[in-house]
Amino acid sequence: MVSVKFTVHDRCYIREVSDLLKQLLESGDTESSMKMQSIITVFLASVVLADWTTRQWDAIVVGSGPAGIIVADRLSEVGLSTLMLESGGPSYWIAGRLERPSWLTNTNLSRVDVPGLYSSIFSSSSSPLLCGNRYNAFGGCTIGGGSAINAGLYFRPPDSDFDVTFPEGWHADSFSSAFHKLQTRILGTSIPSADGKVYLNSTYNVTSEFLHKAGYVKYQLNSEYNNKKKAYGRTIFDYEGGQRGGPVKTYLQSALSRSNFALVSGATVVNATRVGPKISSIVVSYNSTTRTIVLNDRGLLVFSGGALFSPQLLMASAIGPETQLGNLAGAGKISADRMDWIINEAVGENLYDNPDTLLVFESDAVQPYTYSYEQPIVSDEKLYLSKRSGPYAYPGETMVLFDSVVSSDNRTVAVHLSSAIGVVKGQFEIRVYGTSGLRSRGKVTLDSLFRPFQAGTLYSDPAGLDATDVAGYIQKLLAAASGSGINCLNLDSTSTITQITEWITSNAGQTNHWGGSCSLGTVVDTNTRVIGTDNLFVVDGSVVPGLLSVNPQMAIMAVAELASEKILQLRGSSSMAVSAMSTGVQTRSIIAATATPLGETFTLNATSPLTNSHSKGYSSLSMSTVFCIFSLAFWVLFA
Ligand SMILES: Cc1cc2nc3c(=O)[nH]c(=O)nc-3n(C[C@H](O)[C@H](O)[C@H](O)COP(=O)(O)OP(=O)(O)OC[C@H]3O[C@@H](n4cnc5c(N)ncnc54)[C@H](O)[C@@H]3O)c2cc1C
Repeated sequence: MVSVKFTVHDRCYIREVSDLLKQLLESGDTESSMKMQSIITVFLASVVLADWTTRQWDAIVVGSGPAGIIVADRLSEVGLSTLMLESGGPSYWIAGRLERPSWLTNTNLSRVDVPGLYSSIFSSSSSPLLCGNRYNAFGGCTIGGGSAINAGLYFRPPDSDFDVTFPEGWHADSFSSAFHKLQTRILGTSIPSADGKVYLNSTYNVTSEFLHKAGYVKYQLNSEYNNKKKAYGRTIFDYEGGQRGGPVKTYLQSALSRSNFALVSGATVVNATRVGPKISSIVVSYNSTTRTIVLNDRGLLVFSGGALFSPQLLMASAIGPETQLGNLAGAGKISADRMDWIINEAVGENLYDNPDTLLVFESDAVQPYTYSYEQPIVSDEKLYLSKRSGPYAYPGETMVLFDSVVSSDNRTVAVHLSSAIGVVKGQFEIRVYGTSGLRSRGKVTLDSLFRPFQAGTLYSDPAGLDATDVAGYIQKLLAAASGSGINCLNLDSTSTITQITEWITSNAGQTNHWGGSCSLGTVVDTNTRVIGTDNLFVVDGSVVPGLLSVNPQMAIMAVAELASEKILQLRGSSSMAVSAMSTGVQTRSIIAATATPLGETFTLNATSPLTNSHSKGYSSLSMSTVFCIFSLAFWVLFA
């Protein structure tokens, strides 16, 4: 056995080699030794490329959002050879993104890592971090999915969210282990600044004062998560050490430390290929070519593309509403014989989002703050660079409030408010979302280019009660604020419920908290397996059947933990076909180029013969390949 050791500064993911090389060579702040190391890693990754398309996998996970990452980590943890495919590119520095403003030169930070640069991510609609025109909504299409571009708000839902809308086996008592595992990996913090101090506190002070007077109670919102009546508190983020945290920084790193796991970015899955109920392979678009990636006989496929893409993936795999499948077949987009279609009208239905209303208030006590991408205030820049502390450890959110109203049909309709740090002197904003209990639903269909198209989600319940309920709450909020001398600038505090209803309906915004479109019970069974299939699962926001009382990512991560347990249990039982997968099928070589922890030693083992044990991974590399890598690396660096 030959061992070649490198110490790599930067983690590198399998991706288009030319892209990374170009970025590396263009980045002025990159030390040449680091360039060298990174280039070597890129070449190693390119060797892996030859492999991921030709081997047979135990598990393929489509989409590296928070749900996909957690499932992939849990499947690879038990030794399954696991391939995760992500259509987007790098996000965090640790995930290979080099783009950042010049003041971050010589740090291990990309723009994604710095909470204070959160809003800058959206300043350009063409940002490659976002999904762009791949659907008619807003989201993250990058390593980490939405969790790499969102504000990081991280709240545990009340038990009632699971008890009311989830099916048997998914009620709150089933989630205790899932939340425990999740909060062991991603704890969350209400004081993101690494020095433990609170910054930009004036909006919090102003809002908490009037809420307190109006009878609201302050809670630690994640430990006292069942208190959702007249409750407020500091915003909790999934950040760590003053930087963006979440699944990419935790679960993905443990997955990457395993030689049986690989992540390929820039790879868009087109559809799954089925023989009857069994998925045998997937079709992937990568680097302008189409490839077929094969599952082994006992392999499983998980769609984690998010609530808008997962229905599209199902439809493209001949599973969904008959009309949609007919349209796809007419355009030659699905090859499956009509006999093999799995008609399920529920695919894409039940889609929801939280309708958003923006209220602007005035108060002289609020100190505005403006984040700058290129030129932060010098003292704030220094504080962040030296201690990961200060305003740049915050994304701009400061306080949240949870409450509910009883609807005229006796439903409890919850609302969620969050206040942001003011940007204009004497003004601050409060966003009001309708949450659990709302009945408005839209759906995902496919547009003329077969992209997912969402419509009809906000305030669409036929009886019109959702808007009236939220309007009733807003009316009380405005009265409480004006009782404390705080005026709303964009909605008169003496407005009637009818006026407020009209106003919030015409000004309703999306929060992009999409869910419900492949719900548990209608599209997937209680093991998250797609109804009518043997080995296809959906695990992401789309399986959550009803609106949550809080921002969704923490619940989606807990759902992914619980779904992983159920998938593995199912796989261990006789319910999934048994084959020769782990029993002597020779694995091809693959290099753990994706498995190098930051700053740690990266070992390439050249072994012969190839290992055939999935749990031990794939660690083979020929001497000629090593020689080739060195030659190429030297050529690129010094030619
Ligand atoms: C601007 C914004 C701010 C938000 N703020 C918060 C917040 O503060 N707190 C909170 O709790 N929630 C927030 N959310 C919502 C939260 O981010 C999402 O609910 C969450 O990310 C959904 O996770 P998911 O795993 O279901 O899917 P996603 O995060 O959408 O991930 C799906 C991934 O799959 C990939 N993919 C899709 N199709 C394919 C394919 N065919 N092939 C390969 N890859 C594919 C996508 O590129 C994407 O990376 C916010 C969302 C947005 C857009």
